Amino acid sequence: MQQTLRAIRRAACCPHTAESLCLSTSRTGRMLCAAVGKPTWRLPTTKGGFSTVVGTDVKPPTQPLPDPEVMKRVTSVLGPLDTKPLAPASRPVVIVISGPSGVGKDAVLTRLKEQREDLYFVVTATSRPKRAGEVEGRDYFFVSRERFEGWMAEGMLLEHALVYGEYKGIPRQQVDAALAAGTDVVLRIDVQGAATVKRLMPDCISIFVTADSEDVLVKRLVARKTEPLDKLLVRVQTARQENEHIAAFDYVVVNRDGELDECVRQVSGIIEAEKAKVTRRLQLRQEPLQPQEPAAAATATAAAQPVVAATVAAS
Ligand SMILES: Nc1ncnc2c1ncn2[C@@H]1O[C@H](COP(=O)(O)OP(=O)(O)OP(=O)(O)O)[C@@H](O)[C@H]1O
Ligand SMILES: Nc1nc2c(ncn2[C@@H]2O[C@H](COP(=O)(O)O)[C@@H](O)[C@H]2O)c(=O)[nH]1
Repeated sequence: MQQTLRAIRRAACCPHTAESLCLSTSRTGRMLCAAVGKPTWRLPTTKGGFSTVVGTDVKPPTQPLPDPEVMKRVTSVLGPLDTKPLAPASRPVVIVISGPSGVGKDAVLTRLKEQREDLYFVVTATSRPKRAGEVEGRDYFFVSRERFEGWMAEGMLLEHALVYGEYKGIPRQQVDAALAAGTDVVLRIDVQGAATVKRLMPDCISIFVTADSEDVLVKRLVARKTEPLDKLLVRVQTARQENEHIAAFDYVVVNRDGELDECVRQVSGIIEAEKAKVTRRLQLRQEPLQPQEPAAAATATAAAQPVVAATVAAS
């Protein structure tokens, strides 16, 4: 204990003056430096040196520093210590965010983007006309039906579907490039698309976002004012069917009214917990990350999901 305290004091010695000139030195290394008259922190850097920070709002070092003498004795017995990570790294994961129209998928992902720069958010393509305020390359890649059909034929889409009468699809290249770079990928797609991606990538993490109730969901859609009444009704009818598919998802998260941040926190937590799974870390599960042939993706969408037929027919 005495040795540890001595080590802390040594590590915390004032960078501006001799230690004796400091007005006070706390156990955490906080000092009122006589030279600058302000609380001063001497923080260890990752390179093994120290940096000096002066100010009141600086966080104190949370851990006591190792006594260099003891470290020297340890390495003299054990030899150089291994700096390799002890835990095996997780493979990059694909996260599917789905749920009925108007539930808040975009709102959740916009907030998540601000918080999680480590994730890659795929920008999907659509033949739907741009809404006011939407930005090309941020909200979607807006393309003509002909161009979209060309991409379908060339196998450039990992998954595609007709959603409310318009094409929507995931550009394969974005997903491949992010995974190859070791980055986790987030897809925001409808329920039929989620089923297709789950079939192609069984290892993906699928999250169904829902609202407090149908009443709340519809009020959100109406307040958004993006669809005329007939199209809005189609979305609500489709939402009723989509809700039947919750069991096909790995997780369900309620985006409660006025509690967007809590929903984002839960989604982020699910991603973290999944990435910490030992099975993912040790790569015990060998399901393919790379999807199957593009033609299979489209066929499966139509065959496996009754919702598809309803969505297309209704539009
Ligand atoms: N927790 C919340 N509380 C209140 N309003 C919310 C909440 N989350 C989202 N909203 C609002 O609900 C509306 C619908 O949200 P959003 O457009 O993100 O839904 P979506 O699921 O992406 O819809 P779509 O599938 O049609 O693209 C928006 O006006 C949004 O601001
Ligand atoms: N199956 C897919 N669904 C997608 C894709 N990109 C977006 N979407 C979903 O479409 C609906 C409607 O979106 P809106 O922008 O017209 O309101 C929404 O649920 C999206 O998640 C996709 O590539 N594939």
